[in-house]
Amino acid sequence: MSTEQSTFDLDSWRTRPALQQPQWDDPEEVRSATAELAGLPPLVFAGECDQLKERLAAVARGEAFVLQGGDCAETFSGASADAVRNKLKTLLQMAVVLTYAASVPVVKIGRMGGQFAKPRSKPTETRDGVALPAYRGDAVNGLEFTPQARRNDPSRLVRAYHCSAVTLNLCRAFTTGGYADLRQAHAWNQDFVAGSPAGQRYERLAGEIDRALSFMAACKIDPEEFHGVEFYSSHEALILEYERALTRIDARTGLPYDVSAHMVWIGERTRDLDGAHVEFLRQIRNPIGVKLGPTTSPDDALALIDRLNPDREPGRLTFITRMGAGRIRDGLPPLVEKVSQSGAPVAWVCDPMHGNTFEAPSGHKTRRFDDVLDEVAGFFEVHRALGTHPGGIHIEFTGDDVTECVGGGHEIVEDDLHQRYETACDPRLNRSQSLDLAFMVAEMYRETR
Ligand SMILES: O=C[C@H](O)[C@H](O)COP(=O)(O)O
Ligand SMILES: C=C(OP(=O)(O)O)C(=O)O
Repeated sequence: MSTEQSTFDLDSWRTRPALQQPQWDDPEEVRSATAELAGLPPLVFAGECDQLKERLAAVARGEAFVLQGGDCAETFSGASADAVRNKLKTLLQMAVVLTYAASVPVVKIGRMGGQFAKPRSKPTETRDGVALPAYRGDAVNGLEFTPQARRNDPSRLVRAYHCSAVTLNLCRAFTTGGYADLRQAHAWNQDFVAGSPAGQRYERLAGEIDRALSFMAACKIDPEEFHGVEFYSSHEALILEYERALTRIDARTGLPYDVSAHMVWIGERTRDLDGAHVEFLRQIRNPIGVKLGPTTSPDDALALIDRLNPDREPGRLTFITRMGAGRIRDGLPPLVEKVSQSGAPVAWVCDPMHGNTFEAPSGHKTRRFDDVLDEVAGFFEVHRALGTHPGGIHIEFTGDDVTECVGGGHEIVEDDLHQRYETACDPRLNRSQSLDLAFMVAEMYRETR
């Protein structure tokens, strides 16, 4: 173990430039909220983070595939049993499609149980000539366009912790208590099958899984093997006061883990090598991700590896690329080439959402399903050409029938966006679009192997 790993300073980030941090009115309120957080129990355990690291090491070796997704911005009101179950159900259905149709183990990671803070392009939002602070996620302020709601309120950090705990508790119950049992693959689809081509296609696949399970039962394979699934949580480690307050020293190893989630990532806007986010995440031992946008150079990627994974620990670092459909085929190859030449173990995951956002004439932020698909196709093409492993996808989706992204099986058009536009920030794939995507990704994966 290098000196860098065995010694740590969890407050060294405080002397570095920290972008995208909320301006709080009263430092005393921040101190009080973070002191309360520091005394609360961990949301995840260090051993679970290590287990995810092992799974991600398998992804980097080309032996597994990541499915990471959830809301763009979780909301406090969304920490309900129905909303969490619907999201999880969609994630499980996508994972089943990928596992069965692409014959690959799927590492399931929610953008759930902590995705309550958002980086923004502008510090303010203006409506009808009135400018207020931008909404930065429920952990910071409220979505409603009033001065009261938009005030940055540190007590929301504590509420974000409690909503994360509720969400994770539900996720643990659903994924280990029988709901995620593979023998329930039909049941997850029941409310969906009739009116949806994606649901019908899924139903046929679930029938094949039934036959495979019957075959395995006949071979005396214990059906309890399929009773539960491993599920991990993740979010962008944006508000450093929150992440710092939830970082604890693991009694087994004496090393720091950020126990707010199994995996945390650094966003495209905060990945500056000398910035506070890289400095803080360098110190913790969780598996971590970094978003890489179209301006990333191969040297930037190598420098991030040196800083964040100096010991080249397998599973430690995932690069989540978000180039945009028009840039992926040119932008990704130099990065993958240089990183693989360096020999560093990296899991490559494609975020086909964040490089493909545009504003519809109605003013809604949206994304075209075809662009999302095209970026994933480009990701697979690049990896196939270079002989490297396309390690997974990272998406924003919801389990509900929202109308936020255009295209897909139900052919949502720009004029439909107002019907069910419910996101607190960026547009998400709905359930049908998510399942369509899973089938298409499974086909692409099969062709790459
Ligand atoms: O989800 C990502 C970012 O927070 C989001 O794209 C920023 O959106 P904005 O450009 O509307 O601030
Ligand atoms: C802000 C996000 O993405 P990016 O950092 O890639 O823009 C996000 O994933 O919520």
